[in-house]
Amino acid sequence: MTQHKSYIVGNWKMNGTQADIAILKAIADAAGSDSAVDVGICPPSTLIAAFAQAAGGIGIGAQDCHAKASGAHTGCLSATMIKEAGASFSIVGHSERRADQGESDADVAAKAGALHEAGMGAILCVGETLEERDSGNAIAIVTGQLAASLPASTSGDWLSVAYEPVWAIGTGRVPVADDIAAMHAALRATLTDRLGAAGAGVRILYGGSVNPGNAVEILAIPDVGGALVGGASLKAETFLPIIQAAPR
Ligand SMILES: O=C(CO)COP(=O)(O)O
Repeated sequence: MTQHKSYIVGNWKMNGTQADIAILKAIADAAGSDSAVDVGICPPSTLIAAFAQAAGGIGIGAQDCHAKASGAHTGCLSATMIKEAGASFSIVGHSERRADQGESDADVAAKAGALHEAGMGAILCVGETLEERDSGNAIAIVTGQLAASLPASTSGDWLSVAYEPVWAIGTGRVPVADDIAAMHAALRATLTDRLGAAGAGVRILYGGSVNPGNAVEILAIPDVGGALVGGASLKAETFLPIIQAAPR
């Protein structure tokens, strides 16, 4: 496996107003010049431009983009639009969008392809529900989801994957380390199967209830290349210790 810098990304979801630029600045002041870790924040789209201005060394990303370049899609934003606003990457396929907006694996693959086309990065999210975990088939389900959500592409440098068990998001529950390791190993095998050597360089992040108290343990699990952090990324006091917990 190609060794990469850790990648710690905050997903602010539907949180944040202009007043919260102070939080970004506090994070950028403390961690923006940390050359050992890549740090990103995905604010709501309304804040991408302002955050990009104040980002320091922090990468600013979007939380979603449309698969098409333009057209009659009320309320949507294309990859080139979020890029123009200042985003260098976007999350795609978050379980909240798969559930709330009914996004399919094919939709997610098209969105990831649009980001690649626009010269941007993508963090492609996959993960099982509690029912799927309890069925004993989580690995087959999640690797299948990844295989179906990957766009046709031969390079991997623009892509990251986030394994986010749906039942671990916002619940304070986290899989045991062995289960995270087993899932990441299976996702790695899917990536190398599909992308060849490039698949070895794709960072696989873990997401779901990462906090300052569990970050050291989670980030030390084999082939966990970083974290996608929700609630704990909303405040510098809780996000900075997670960045500091990244292996270096
Ligand atoms: O969904 C997540 C990040 O995308 C995880 O959210 P929490 O860290 O709040 O559990």
